[in-house]
Order: sequence, then structure tokens, then C-alpha cells
Amino acid sequence: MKPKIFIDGEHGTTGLQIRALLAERGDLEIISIPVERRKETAARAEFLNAADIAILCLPDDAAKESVSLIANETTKVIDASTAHRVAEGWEYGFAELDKEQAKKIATAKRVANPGCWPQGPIATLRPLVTAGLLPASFPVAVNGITGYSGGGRPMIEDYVAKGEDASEFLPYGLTLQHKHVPELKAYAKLSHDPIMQPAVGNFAQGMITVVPLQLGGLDRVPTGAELHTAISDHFAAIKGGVVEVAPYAHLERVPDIDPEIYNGTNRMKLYVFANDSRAQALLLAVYDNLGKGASGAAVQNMDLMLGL
Ligand SMILES: NC(=O)C1=CN([C@@H]2O[C@H](COP(=O)(O)OP(=O)(O)OC[C@H]3O[C@@H](n4cnc5c(N)ncnc54)[C@H](OP(=O)(O)O)[C@@H]3O)[C@@H](O)[C@H]2O)C=CC1
Ligand SMILES: CC(=O)N[C@@H](CCC(=O)OP(=O)(O)O)C(=O)O
Repeated sequence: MKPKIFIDGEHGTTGLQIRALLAERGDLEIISIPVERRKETAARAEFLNAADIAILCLPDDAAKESVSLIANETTKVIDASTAHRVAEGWEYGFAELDKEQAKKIATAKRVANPGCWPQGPIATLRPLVTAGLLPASFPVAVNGITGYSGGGRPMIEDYVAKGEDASEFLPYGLTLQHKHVPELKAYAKLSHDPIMQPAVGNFAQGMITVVPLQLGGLDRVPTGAELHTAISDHFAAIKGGVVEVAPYAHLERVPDIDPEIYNGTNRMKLYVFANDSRAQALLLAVYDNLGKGASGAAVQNMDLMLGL
């Protein structure tokens, strides 16, 4: 029997992308709620309980409600929302987090898909903290740019309506309360809340995250080559992951560092740049907010949970 997959929130941005990614999958049975019934609690409960895996592509409160509607021991859940990313009993759905994470996802009943913003910074910072090159107390600040699909249907509609009149670069997170701070702190193994200072660009999807590092205050200042080696070693030890580390290079500009370059894929590429004489470095990540940042990661996790 084919595993039954239910996408709760199938008609939203993330849900539609997952649906498209699964369209050609003959090995799965997609069970679909009629669009007009998508917010009916009883109908959702029926589909959630009939599914082998339910993928929640909903606002946080609706995602929590979906979990509460599951009344059996068999339905596994992948939640794309922010609701459960640091919650007890949930595995974090970033398969390349460390050598064990893909196995943990494979056997989990509840998996929280990562947020789009924290994944790049976690991918670079966690290996450095693990290797002892950065202390857990390092003051981290993240900036970057994402396409407007990161804001879901309301932001997409707003940008499409404004067209060329929409802002080309709109910084946000200005109250310093960005919702991704808890998961970034937890999974990058930081002891202090990092600053998240994102921006939206006038393009639909794709993103770049940047973590500038002022290394001068550390007892032992790591070189750029050491930072790069620690990150490369981390990902070299992970089999079958989708994260690539660019060779260490001193370049003023890199054309591939384009937010849209991995659109439609599940790839993530990491870069380390440094000026050792100034004790400064930059950690960059390029990926698709709707790929590795959301739908692609959800499908990767689903395959792990199905043993595929
Ligand atoms: N967009 C992105 O880049 C990313 C999004 N996410 C997360 O994924 C989740 C979905 O986001 P996204 O797809 O962007 O959002 P959208 O707004 O595009 O889609 C949400 C969908 O959920 C439906 N919905 C809302 N409330 C309920 C409810 N009570 N019951 C059933 N369906 C409901 C909406 O219907 P309607 O439109 O009719 O209200 C809509 O179809 C969010 O938690 C978001 O934070 C995660 C990573 C990246
Ligand atoms: C442009 C924009 O608003 N992006 C969203 C994040 C999108 C994302 O990663 O989603 P979740 O964490 O909700 O799953 C934000 O920064 O809050």
C-alpha cells in the first residue's frame, strides 16, 4: 500500500509548492481536502487521521490545532510552521544539522521543519561552535535578503499588486523580535539571543543570509581557513545531504551569490570569506526560501520518515 500524504494548507504558498514537488510521485497517495472545506475542523480531522504523514503548511495556531486533532498513534507530522521548532518531543527537520539528525528525523513521529532564515546561519555557525572556534557566547547578528514569497500569500499579493512600485529592499525585524531567534539560538548552540535583521527584495523567491564575524575580541582568533575547514569537515561527514561548501577564496565579488540562483531546487551553498589581518570574517548561505527553506526540506524529511 502506498503511504498516504495529507498536506494541511495545501492551497497556500508552501502547500502548493509541496504539492507540485509530489505531483509526479507514483509511490505516494496524496489525499486532498476539497478547497471549500479546508478550514472545517471535522474535515481536517478526518484527513489528518487518515494520513500516514501529515504535512502542516498553516499559520502557527492552525498547526497546533491540527496536531491536537490527531487521535491515533500512527499519523506522523511534519510541521512547516514556527509552532514546534523548539518544542519538546519534536525533532528539528534540518537533516544536515549533524551526523545523527537524518536518522533522528527518519524515526521521529513529529518533525518541525526549520524556518527559512535560520537554516543558513545554523549551517555555518553550529560547526564553528562545535569545533570550539567560536564560543557559545559569541555575539551573532544575521542580515540578508529574501524574496517576498517568504511572507506567504498576503505578502505575495501585496508585492504583485505594487509591481515595480514595491520596495526593492525593505529591511524589517526592526523591533528585534524576529520569530526565528529561538531556533537559531538553540540549534546554532548559542548562549545569547542572536540579532535577526532580515530584508525583503522585490523578487518572488530565493534568499541570502549573511553573518558578519568580528573575531578580534576572542582569546584565540581563528583564521578564515580554519573557519572554512571546520564547516567543510562538518558537511563532508554528512552523507547524502544537500548542502555544499564553496572552496575558500579571497574574491571581491562572486556572481553565484545571487538569491535566486537555487530557485526550484533543494540546494544550499555556503561561503566563508575572511580578512585575517583585520580578524574579520563573513559566513554566507544561498538557497531558495521555498526550497531548502520550506517545501524542499519538507519533502526531504518526508522521504527520510518513509525510509526512502
Ligand atoms: N513562505 C515561506 O517562505 C515559508 C513559510 N513557512 C511557514 O509555512 C506555513 C505556511 O506559510 P505559507 O505557505 O507561506 O502561508 P500562506 O498564507 O501562503 O498559506 C497558508 C494556508 O493555510 C490556510 N489556512 C489558514 N488558516 C487555516 C486554518 N485554520 N485551517 C486550515 N487552513 C488554514 C490558508 O488559507 P487562506 O489563504 O484561505 O486563509 C492558506 O491556504 C507558515 O507557518 C509559515 O510560517 C515556513 C518556511 C518558509
Ligand atoms: C519575508 C518574510 O516575512 N519572511 C518570514 C519568514 C518566512 C519563514 O521562514 O517562515 P516561517 O518561519 O514562518 O516558517 C519572516 O521573516 O517572518
